[in-house]
Amino acid sequence: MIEVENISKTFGDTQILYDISAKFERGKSNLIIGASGTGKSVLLKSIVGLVMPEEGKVLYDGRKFLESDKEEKAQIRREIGMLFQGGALFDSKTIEENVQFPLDLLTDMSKEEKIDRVNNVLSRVGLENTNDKMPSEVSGGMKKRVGIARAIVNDINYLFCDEPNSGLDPRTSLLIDELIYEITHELNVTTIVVTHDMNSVMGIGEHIIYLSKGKKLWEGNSDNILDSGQEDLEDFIFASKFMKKLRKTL
Ligand SMILES: Nc1ncnc2c1ncn2[C@@H]1O[C@H](COP(=O)(O)OP(=O)(O)OP(=O)(O)O)[C@@H](O)[C@H]1O
Repeated sequence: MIEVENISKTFGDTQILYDISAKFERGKSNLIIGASGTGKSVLLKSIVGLVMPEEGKVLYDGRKFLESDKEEKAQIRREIGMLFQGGALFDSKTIEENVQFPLDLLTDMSKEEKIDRVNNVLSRVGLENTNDKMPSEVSGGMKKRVGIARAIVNDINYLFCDEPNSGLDPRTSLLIDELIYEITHELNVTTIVVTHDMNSVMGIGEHIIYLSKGKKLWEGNSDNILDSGQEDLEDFIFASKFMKKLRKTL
């Protein structure tokens, strides 16, 4: 479980996050949702330590993160897999080299062990026998799968995904969501997904926090999000013309 307590973050004169607290449970796909520019990525970066909040605590299964020393931080970081926005693959490396990268960086496994592990996760994401391809040779959806394989190649406890569906068509998005959901349950990891995709919210939102202008306005799940009674959240959900029409029929 990851616990976030009273996180506040300011850039210059602009306060981005206001006193955010939340608990993200292990074995669940936890979603941070909200409109563009509302602070979702800054919150995720604060949780991982890429951004330093002025106030607040982050606990990884009870272990304090932000104020821990270099060694403790490094240990927790080793347990984190991250799927970055846009995939963030190395264009000049093959898929195998991309997926193997965290093992080269963080482990002293033998070459054979690494290849075994890489083949294992590539097969898990449905990309067996693509080892020698370059990222430019595969589709957007496949790149995300490579990103997921790389995120889980180490023995992780925490999986973070920043806008996993950006740039994908709805059907491919659904498959990526399902993969993230399945992996979360299979590996029993604490997963946090940042998204503004309502399909993801309804599909895999086992626990959801809704941010608006840097504040947590609502918390719940996909079963109760449509009955939140929260005007701000309803405006977010029913933003498109199609959804507005649908809202009238509900
Ligand atoms: N390093 C930074 N320095 C200054 N301002 C920043 C920095 N990082 C983010 N911001 C600002 O913080 C605000 C929230 O950004 P953030 O990326 O968290 O939004 P978001 O909710 O993830 O949006 P999106 O869905 O568009 O990615 C924005 O106004 C952004 O310009």
